[in-house]
Amino acid sequence: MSVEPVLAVEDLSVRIAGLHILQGVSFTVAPTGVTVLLGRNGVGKTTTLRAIVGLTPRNGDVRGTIRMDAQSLLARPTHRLVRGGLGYVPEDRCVFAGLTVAENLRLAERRGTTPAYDKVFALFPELDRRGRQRAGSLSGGQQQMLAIGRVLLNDNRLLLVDEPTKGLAPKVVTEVAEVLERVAGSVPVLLVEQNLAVVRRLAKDAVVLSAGKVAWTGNAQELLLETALTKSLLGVGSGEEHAPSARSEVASPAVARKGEPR
Ligand SMILES: Nc1ncnc2c1ncn2[C@@H]1O[C@H](COP(=O)(O)OP(=O)(O)OP(=O)(O)O)[C@@H](O)[C@H]1O
Repeated sequence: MSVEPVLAVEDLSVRIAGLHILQGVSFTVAPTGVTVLLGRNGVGKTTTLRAIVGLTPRNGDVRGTIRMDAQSLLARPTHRLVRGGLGYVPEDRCVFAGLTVAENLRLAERRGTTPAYDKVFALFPELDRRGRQRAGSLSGGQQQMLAIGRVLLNDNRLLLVDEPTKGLAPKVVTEVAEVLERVAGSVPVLLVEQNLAVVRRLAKDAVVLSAGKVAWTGNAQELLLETALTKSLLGVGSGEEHAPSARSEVASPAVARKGEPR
């Protein structure tokens, strides 16, 4: 029996500022568990998530088909997509630094629904304890928890999570992975992640991008067992914890993330 995907992306093409960033990307996201979107630096992972959630810059041109539960998403404004159950945790977390934790959460409440504070505080007791603290003074890990908690206040059909462990200490990476594992028990997740230990722990399916095209799709655990394949697709062996773009002591210092000094 075939299982209907929660998300189907077909022939997605994104051009921004004269660059053809995505060139006919097609993949599906299963209705349960974590599907990971992998690839080297600059292949178009964030561009893919932003196209799905309607956040391609105004000077960009998006073509193709994106469907969630058979409903077309393209050309619908982001706030409608979010209201329709598409949760998005961006790469840079985007918490309001000058507002408190409680205010950040309040801003995420959707009108006409009951926000699930109990669920969020059960996952992140620290957010409850730090309600009056300014978000800008939280640690990176705490800000990531706030960014995820904000999205979980509402019901979601699908979560898009972009590099949640980026720049976090190993202990906090483990905490974030634990949270995502619990979250993925109830809502499917499309995850961009460079830390292969986290991918190994969480991901069921994998989609690998290379130069704006899909280079490989299949079972994530099988991919990680194929050291030569992961090396050719990601530039790193599956025995290594991080893809080379990840910022960590074990990562190659020669390859920097976007926006970081080389
Ligand atoms: N607004 C934009 N204007 C111009 N170029 C852009 C824009 N957004 C993305 N790009 C370019 O598109 C390419 C893909 O970027 P994207 O952020 O999607 O890659 P990524 O796979 O997420 O990379 P990373 O792993 O480094 O986060 C890059 O070359 C990037 O410079």
